[in-house]
Amino acid sequence: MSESHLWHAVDAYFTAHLAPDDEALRAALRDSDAAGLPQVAVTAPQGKLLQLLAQIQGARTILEIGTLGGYSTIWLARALPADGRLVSLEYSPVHAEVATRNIARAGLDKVVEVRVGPALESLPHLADENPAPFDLVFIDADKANNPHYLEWALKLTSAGSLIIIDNVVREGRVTDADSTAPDIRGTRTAIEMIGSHPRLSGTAVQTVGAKGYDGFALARVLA
Ligand SMILES: C[S@@+](CC[C@H](N)C(=O)[O-])C[C@H]1O[C@@H](n2cnc3c(N)ncnc32)[C@H](O)[C@@H]1O
Repeated sequence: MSESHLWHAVDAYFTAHLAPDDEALRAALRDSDAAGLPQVAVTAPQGKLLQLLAQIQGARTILEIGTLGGYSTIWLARALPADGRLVSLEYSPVHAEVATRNIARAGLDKVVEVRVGPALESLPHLADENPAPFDLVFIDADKANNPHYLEWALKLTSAGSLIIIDNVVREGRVTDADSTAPDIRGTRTAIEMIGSHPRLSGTAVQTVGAKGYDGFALARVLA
């Protein structure tokens, strides 16, 4: 069995026993595919990890940057209490429309708000509303802007909040200090910001699975 087949098989086994999907999650992926959205949502075990982290965090408010079809949004929003709030920022009106339908079908439209536009334009508007600090921020959009998203996450959180950045390994390309690729530069800057920022304590973990070889960074806001 090739490495990639093995990763798929293990993910399928973990999914069946630990992160079983339901009709709302299946339909979210089905409709995202039917609308031609890229197949870059988190896997079910990763979605379950996000949900567990939000639960461990006791999250009441979540900010997501990069909605796609709302698959990770559904996993995260299910960790929230009935009066919780999740704001998800999405550049593409088509992705946002698909996500909004998927989120409504999952019965989460009272908790989740999808805002359309470039996140770097939506974030200042959000900050102007003086929202309660977000307990968890999930950054999963255009990787070149990861350092800016991390800066905004720091403005919109408080001590004890958790910040997660997805896809920080880029099949190992993150080690290439000479790379001029915007996603690598953005990811490296974000990793190095986490490492040196006085308000952050973080780590990063490499992963393999149905979506290949990648990883995520996790940072706790200290003050
Ligand atoms: C990797 S996908 C998100 C996957 C989603 N979090 C999930 O796991 O189900 C990245 C999304 O970020 C969106 N995006 C890209 N650039 C953006 C920007 N500048 N502002 C907001 N969203 C952006 C893309 O349109 C895409 O839908």
